[in-house]
Amino acid sequence: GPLRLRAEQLGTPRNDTFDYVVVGGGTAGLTIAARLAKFASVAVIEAGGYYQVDYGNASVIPLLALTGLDIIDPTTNFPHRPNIDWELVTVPQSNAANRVMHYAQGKTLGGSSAINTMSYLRSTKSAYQRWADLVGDNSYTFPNLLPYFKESVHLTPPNLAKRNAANATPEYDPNSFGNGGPLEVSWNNWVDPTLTWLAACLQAVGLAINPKGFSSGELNGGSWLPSTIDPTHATRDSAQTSFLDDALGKTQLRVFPHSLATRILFKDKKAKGVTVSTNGTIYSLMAKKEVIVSGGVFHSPQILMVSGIGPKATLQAHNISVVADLPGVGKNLQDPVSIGVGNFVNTPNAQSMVANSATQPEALRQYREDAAGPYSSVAGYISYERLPAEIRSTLSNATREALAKYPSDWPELQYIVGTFLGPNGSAMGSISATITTTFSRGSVSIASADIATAPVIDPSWFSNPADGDMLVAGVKRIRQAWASGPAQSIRLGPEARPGVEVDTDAEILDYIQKNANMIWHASSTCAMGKKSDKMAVVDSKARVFGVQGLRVVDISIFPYSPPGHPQASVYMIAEKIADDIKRGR
Ligand SMILES: Cc1cc2nc3c(=O)[nH]c(=O)nc-3n(C[C@H](O)[C@H](O)[C@H](O)COP(=O)(O)OP(=O)(O)OC[C@H]3O[C@@H](n4cnc5c(N)ncnc54)[C@H](O)[C@@H]3O)c2cc1C
Repeated sequence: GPLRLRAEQLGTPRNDTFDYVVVGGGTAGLTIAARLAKFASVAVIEAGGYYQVDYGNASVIPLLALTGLDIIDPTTNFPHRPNIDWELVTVPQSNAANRVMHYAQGKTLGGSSAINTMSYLRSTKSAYQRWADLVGDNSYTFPNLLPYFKESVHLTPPNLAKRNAANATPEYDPNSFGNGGPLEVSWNNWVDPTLTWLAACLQAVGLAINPKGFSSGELNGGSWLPSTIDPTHATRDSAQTSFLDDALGKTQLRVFPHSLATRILFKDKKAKGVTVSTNGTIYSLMAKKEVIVSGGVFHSPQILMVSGIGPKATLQAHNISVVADLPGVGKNLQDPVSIGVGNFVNTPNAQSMVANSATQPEALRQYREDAAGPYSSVAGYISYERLPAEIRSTLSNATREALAKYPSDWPELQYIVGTFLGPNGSAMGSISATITTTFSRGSVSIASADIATAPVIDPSWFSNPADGDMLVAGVKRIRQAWASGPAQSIRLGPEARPGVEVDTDAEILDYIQKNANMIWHASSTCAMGKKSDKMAVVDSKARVFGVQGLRVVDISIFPYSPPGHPQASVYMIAEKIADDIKRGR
């Protein structure tokens, strides 16, 4: 990207008026801002700056984005980098060994698309049908959403010569992607050898490659995933390098970086603008048409609450005048949790190759000259399945009954393969299980009426026992994969994590509670729903109930956490609501 805003596109910190004011220049915010700027005047307010400047190679080079992003450390020992990360922490998780978790969220132009793992995949036909049913709007079925998914994407087929990995040839339906949008979606030009073995382990226990890939409305079997990656340079593509760059020079979009939106201004229950703070200068950006909040899963509900929209009791406790009493603001938080089973392996991995002084120079040359080699490596392979009968039979009746409410093509567990550098240069392979249906419900609230005070985040992990039950089943299933034929070729020694001593269901659950992590897919804190649903915050056009001129457009409005990974759906929802606005809906 240009790494600078042209003077006329950099907003001036002074009172001004636009058609639309977008709060948050993240994944959804930059997408909707760029789309609206094609036909209207638009300002976007973003707390951060350019991640390429503030975080350097770690956020740009694919391998480093997997391993060098120290800010994704989920423990409270995370490194403090306030220029790029919001440094949010959860309240102690009482069903997860009382752990306090650091929950990384991008504070930069591009938001979390600038620090994510870049996997691009969608959810299932039945998941979007459920979304349509919950919100009472058929425009949310997969066939009706597909044009919006396609609109954002520019697909480049894999470069098989550079990948040079017959065991990792991506299979996909090219018709499902799209090719006219600004967001680059492609495959990495190098495949980590350990990952091909781990994929073979999952295939050996019945999870065959899905020939359509995971963007066609199906999530079952395995897939070599595409990523949001620029295939020419093998660098991250984010909402900033795609949508923002595309809008610069072509539209009148005004960007206010390093600026905190402090409050939405209302007159007679109509959103009129936003107060902003830039380096101590306080001013107002007024919206002739609408204010659009795209602050992400934790900050969108916070911005609504400090502006007077939320549960009445919470607002009153902080002396905030109530504009609309919406009890669902900050509720319904859904955070899929994950647990890994790891072993030492004898196969090389990307990290061992770049950490080794003998192989590092050639890795660097390949990356610089060919956009290939270990540095271009990204997350590779994921599988989904409905649990096989012998594992399903170990679930509690309550969990089985809860699962039975979901459609027959609903994936029940996700398995991600990964590889890490172990002690003394050793290589560790990991297969993790993630719940695809989050039964626990958490919340986001405020500790103060001041936006600068961090929100109070409680994902309430494992408050519904079904989530722990599912992960115990996942560990058992992964152990089957680690016992498969391909695994025997690469495994070294007894199981490294959790370790063979963790054996009974109770022991596995205890290990999970002490070690499970987020995969940073939290959603649904300003949930979309029908007007009759008291906990719904926005309608199916993302308009906030009880007020005019205000929408929320980001992952917080997902009615629930759909199986799959969310960024494709975040770009999609921003495209869809931009189209609604353009058509006067
Ligand atoms: C570490 C990590 C790995 C992930 N991996 C993947 C993956 O591989 N695949 C996938 O599909 N998804 C992945 N995700 C999830 C995905 O990236 C997010 O769900 C998605 O980017 C959320 O988009 P959003 O627009 O809702 O929020 P964000 O992109 O986070 O944008 C919110 C923006 O609002 C700004 N903001 C907030 N409050 C204010 C304020 N008061 N004033 C001004 N600005 C404000 C923030 O700085 C930020 O830029 C990952 C996420 C993380 C964090």
